[in-house]
Amino acid sequence: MTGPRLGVVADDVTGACDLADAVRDAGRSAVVVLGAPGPDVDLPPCDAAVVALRTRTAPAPRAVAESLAAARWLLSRGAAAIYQKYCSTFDSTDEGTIGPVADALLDLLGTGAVSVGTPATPRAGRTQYQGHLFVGDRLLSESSLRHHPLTPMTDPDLVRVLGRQTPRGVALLPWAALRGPDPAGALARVVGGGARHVLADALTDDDLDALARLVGAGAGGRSGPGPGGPVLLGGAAGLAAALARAWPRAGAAGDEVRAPRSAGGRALIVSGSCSGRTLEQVARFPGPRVALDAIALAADPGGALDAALGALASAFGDGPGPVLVSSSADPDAVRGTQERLGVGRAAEVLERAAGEVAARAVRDLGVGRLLVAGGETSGAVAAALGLGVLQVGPAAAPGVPWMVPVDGPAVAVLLKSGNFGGPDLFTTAWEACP
Ligand SMILES: Nc1ncnc2c1ncn2[C@@H]1O[C@H](COP(=O)(O)OP(=O)(O)OP(=O)(O)O)[C@@H](O)[C@H]1O
Ligand SMILES: O=C(O)[C@@H](O)C(=O)CO
Repeated sequence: MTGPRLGVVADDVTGACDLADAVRDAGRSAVVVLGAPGPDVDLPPCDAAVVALRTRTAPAPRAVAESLAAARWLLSRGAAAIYQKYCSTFDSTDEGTIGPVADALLDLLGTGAVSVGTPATPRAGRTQYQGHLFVGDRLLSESSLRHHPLTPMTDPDLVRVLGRQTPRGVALLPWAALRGPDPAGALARVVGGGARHVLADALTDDDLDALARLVGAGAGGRSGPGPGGPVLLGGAAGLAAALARAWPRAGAAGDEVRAPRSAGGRALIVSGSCSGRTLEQVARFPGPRVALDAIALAADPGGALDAALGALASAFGDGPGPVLVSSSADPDAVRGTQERLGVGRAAEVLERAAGEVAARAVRDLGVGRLLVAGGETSGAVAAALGLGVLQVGPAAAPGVPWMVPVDGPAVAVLLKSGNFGGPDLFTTAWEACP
């Protein structure tokens, strides 16, 4: 059996699902493996294998160690190329982790390796021009990402941003060079000038297709024809989808993958995201809801959790749900809680509670369909459920697919990035559940 065409190291769980969905949307197959896999984890046949880590805001040494372990595992499973998945809004701090992880992966790939990538993902409204990242029609630094609680993005010039995270040369492949008569020559000149990391402009899927052709349409991994050595691919879902579009269909591993099926069961939403779009989705949800309160959970974890689960059981009554369990709150309320508990403690308490509620609802309340809002929250829930390998199923919205465990608990999960999905997602998502 041949390995996946693409082995992806993703820095968060919802980002991994987003990329897997983009690959599936391109007609190819993807699986998501939660956490750095041990040597005994089996990888089903697939075109793209995505390892979902929780490293976006981790200390750089831990992010590097886990990313290297994931990349080594992917290479040991025959991955033809390695792809570093980061956020389409380049969420990171000046200490890393995008730069340190990219440097470590370059060293793993071998002498002369360079990284080539872009966060541009037109379907999510992310474009890069002259090295500047746009969110819709705003510069990154003028978007709501400026106020992100953990990774505020105040500089839209990604060459500068990445330059602060690595001692190695960072350069731009400008749009005019990518779409000009000799993009390969332009890339070779950039690398010849000393760059080890190249960020490419892209405005449309056509631009991403051109970039995918340039970096070898997925053949650019350990042995690929880079502009001087192997290529580490990088970016968000956009470039991964372009690579997938370029793969020949004959013999695609997707043909061997069965469509995932959920086992049915009650529907539960667990929301820990406080992003603008999630707050709209929470506000628009018409069904019953149970609040998770960080202060109560911090004071009496067991009691507050039992109370929440009791309220959840009552909210279900004899019905199938969906019921919403949520700590989502507006920025003022979040700040108030953080001032009382500290940022880290508030997050820790709520993430642990989200995971416990989800796990006990699956175990004791017959929940079989679970929508989770928020990347960190999703990571906590996935860990509490003991999810291992997930197959990607139908999407409820771009970037938010239903996922079904290959082995493990009989629960279909939809792990949603904070800003993804339409305002009525909490009502409409169930129609797409396989
Ligand atoms: N009421 C609250 N007060 C303080 N912190 C909260 C509150 N509700 C949730 N949180 C914490 O805020 C964080 C939200 O991060 P999470 O990654 O889950 O959502 P997000 O940032 O919207 O998602 P994404 O990273 O996918 O965009 C979590 O750590 C969560 O526990
Ligand atoms: O790239 C994106 O925007 C998402 O996949 C993500 O990583 C959000 O956390």
